[in-house]
Amino acid sequence: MDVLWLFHIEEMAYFMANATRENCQDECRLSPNRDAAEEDLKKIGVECTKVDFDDANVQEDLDRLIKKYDMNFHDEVHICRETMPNFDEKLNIFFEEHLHDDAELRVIKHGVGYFDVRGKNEQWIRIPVRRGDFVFLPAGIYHRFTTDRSEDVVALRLFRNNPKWTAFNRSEDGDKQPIREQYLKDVSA
Ligand SMILES: CSCCC(=O)C(=O)O
Ligand SMILES: [Fe+2]
Repeated sequence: MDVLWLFHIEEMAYFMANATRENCQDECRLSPNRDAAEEDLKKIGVECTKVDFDDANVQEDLDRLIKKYDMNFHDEVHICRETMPNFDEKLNIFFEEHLHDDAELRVIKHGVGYFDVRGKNEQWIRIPVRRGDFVFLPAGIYHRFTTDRSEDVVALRLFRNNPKWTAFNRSEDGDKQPIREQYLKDVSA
């Protein structure tokens, strides 16, 4: 079965209302709601697709993604209170606006979460993700993540070479990273 190249995932991404650490696990939609078109994601280098974990051939689809994005390592992270030490602190770290100097590729195996990405003109776009959703965030994009209120997400993390998870927070040193300048050039081209 082919990877379903749907740029819009099961639940459309949307432009967000302001979110705080207290309400961020709710949907945080604008009123009236304003969906984000696939073009809004494409413009900032974000790609979304889906795999079907209930399909016997899902590994072929995952291998295709690994090859397409030239990833050679993956691990699995379970974000939940029971198994993640310092859960609240980790969730705060994930929800702190940050960038990486590597691309961030995640495939959700279980649960519901939200990837928030900075759109053009700095608006936040929320990408709801659930089982089977794949998200590619380019190196240098400001983003954040949270689970929904169930606080139970299992995600495959795809990496090029050894798993490196270094976040540069916007409030600290994100803008100083060379990758940030490169990203801004890439998306303005
Ligand atoms: C779903 S994995 C947690 C989010 C994350 O790895 C990140 O934002 O860097
Ligand atoms: Fe991240």
